[in-house]
Amino acid sequence: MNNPALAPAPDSAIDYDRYDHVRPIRWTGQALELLDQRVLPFTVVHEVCRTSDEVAEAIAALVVRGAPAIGIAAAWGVVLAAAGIDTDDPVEAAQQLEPALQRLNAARPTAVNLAWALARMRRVLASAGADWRDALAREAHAIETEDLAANRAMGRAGAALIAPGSGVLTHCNTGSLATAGFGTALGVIRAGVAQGRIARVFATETRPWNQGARLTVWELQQDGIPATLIADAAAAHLMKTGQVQWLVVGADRICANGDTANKIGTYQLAIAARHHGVKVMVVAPSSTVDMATAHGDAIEIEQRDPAELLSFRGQRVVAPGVSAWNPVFDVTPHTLIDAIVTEHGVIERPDAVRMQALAAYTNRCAQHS
Ligand SMILES: CSC[C@H]1O[C@H](OP(=O)(O)O)[C@H](O)[C@@H]1O
Repeated sequence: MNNPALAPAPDSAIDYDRYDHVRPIRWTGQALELLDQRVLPFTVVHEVCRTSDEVAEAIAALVVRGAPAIGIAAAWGVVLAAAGIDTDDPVEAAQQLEPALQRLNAARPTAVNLAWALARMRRVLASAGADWRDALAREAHAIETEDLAANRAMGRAGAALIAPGSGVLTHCNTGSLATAGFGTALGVIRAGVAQGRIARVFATETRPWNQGARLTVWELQQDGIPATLIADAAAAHLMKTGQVQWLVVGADRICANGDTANKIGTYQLAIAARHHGVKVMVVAPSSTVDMATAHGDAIEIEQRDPAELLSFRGQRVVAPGVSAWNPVFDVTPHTLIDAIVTEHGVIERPDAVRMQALAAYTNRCAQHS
């Protein structure tokens, strides 16, 4: 770079705390308060969960949503379930808790973070003593704080891939509302804007649930980051105009070969991006990597109520008798992804070999943490 004025600002330019204006999950010590994302941005109200089943229902209803956020909520749901168990024996407690964990796990099928968080809680129970309740609460807190740290690390790592003066397009919501804070793909955008690398931000509306139109541009507005909303159908045309150089998205499950499940529409965005020379960046913590799933065809894609497509804010907008198909995720093959950014590093041109190397490094980091 020959013009220092164009040099991006250092990491110190990222004031992470300024992005903490939105927190979707709040543990009070006796209950879990969830910001109800079904009614944002016009209504800010919390749903108070006092049982694990209430947390499972809130995850299924998208009161709380976003792969990392539902894992964190489920972990606190286990803590709520523990309050109702009357034994000091962690083995007995694990047996009594298992039905509640299975109901939490069944809340949504695609994001691996849910099963990953519950597996961590089970491992704690398997090694805990009489203080197993406190051990579960410490683990839920650790899952939440580790996610925030991961997002801040990914923000820096992903932003470093973006040349100053770039435009980016993002899909769905991957911000503080989908995580423990700062966001995954939106964290890269926040860091990239703070460092002067990103000059233009575009967000898709993300039909049918409108995570982009209702959540992402609302988060960015509170950051003071100008963002331009586009119709999902306008994305390829936007790429053709040359205004964006990166498509930056989150993930719900990254397979052993790098195939990635994410919000419906990501796959066609990646196809259009490749056609127009726009690079594709997937940003997700290691809790989203699922090395037990070999490839994207093996991922269960959540099908949601067609009413989410046939109605808008409870008002039917389609003629009676018309049916709808409402898959809410799709799979982008690793061959269409230019970079996967995790808190443990960046994989360019992901494939099974590179994912295996990432998994090995992630495991070494876990052993030394
Ligand atoms: C931080 S990644 C969040 C991820 O989850 C979203 O799905 P949903 O809103 O249905 O939970 C979307 O796939 C995002 O990329």
